[in-house]
Amino acid sequence: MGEIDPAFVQAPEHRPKLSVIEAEGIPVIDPDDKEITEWYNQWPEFPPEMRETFQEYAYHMEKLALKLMELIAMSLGLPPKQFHGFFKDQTSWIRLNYYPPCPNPDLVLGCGRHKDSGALTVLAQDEVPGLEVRRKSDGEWVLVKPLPDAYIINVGDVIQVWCNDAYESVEHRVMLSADKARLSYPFFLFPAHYTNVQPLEELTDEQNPPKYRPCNWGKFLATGKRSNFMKLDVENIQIHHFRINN
Ligand SMILES: O=C(O)CCC(=O)C(=O)O
Ligand SMILES: [Fe+2]
Repeated sequence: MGEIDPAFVQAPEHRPKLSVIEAEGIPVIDPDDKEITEWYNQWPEFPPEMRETFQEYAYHMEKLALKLMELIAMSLGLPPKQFHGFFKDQTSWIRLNYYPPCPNPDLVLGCGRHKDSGALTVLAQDEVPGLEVRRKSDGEWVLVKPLPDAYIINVGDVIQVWCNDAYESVEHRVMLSADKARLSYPFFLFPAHYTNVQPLEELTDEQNPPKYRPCNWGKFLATGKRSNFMKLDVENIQIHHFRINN
């Protein structure tokens, strides 16, 4: 096992440095609000081996995700390591999702419809079905059947912006089961907080001008954190806030 990525420990130098978001339609954040600017990594005391296990898992996820980014770069006609610089001080993370059985699974969702905001997601799911993706052609929700020993890879909003819509992030949601609990472990590959996410020069020109304004990833993260996790009355910052209407 290699060195643990400091992004998972959120040392002070890796915490987002914030300033006020001013563009129209984007929620304004207070740069002095410590609840937004200071992030803590709360490892539970039990089970005691959890931290080490997940740090090792994260190390391997990171390697896999960067390899996938190489393949994506090549598919766009770019050098394989084109994206690597963005992840030097990455803010990637893992979520552990537990969906308990629900007596009325038609009335609730395990996870509401959304797109993953980062570059890409490497998702491990157990054998209980639940994940659905929205097919673009007809808007139908399609079950992603669990396959043993297989990961699901979601393209996120950041790739969509970098490649100026050549790839699009996928909308998805999670249904509950009436009698079975379900577990999933997504690894979210996120760039460094100081990254200005914007369409790559190499992929834009006069015929294909940039469709997005630059978005500072640290600010994006901070507002997302405030609206998602703290349930405050703040509109969630979305990639469409940065779309240029040309
Ligand atoms: O549980 C799943 O299969 C997906 C979860 C998910 O979409 C997420 O955590 O962002
Ligand atoms: Fe997701």
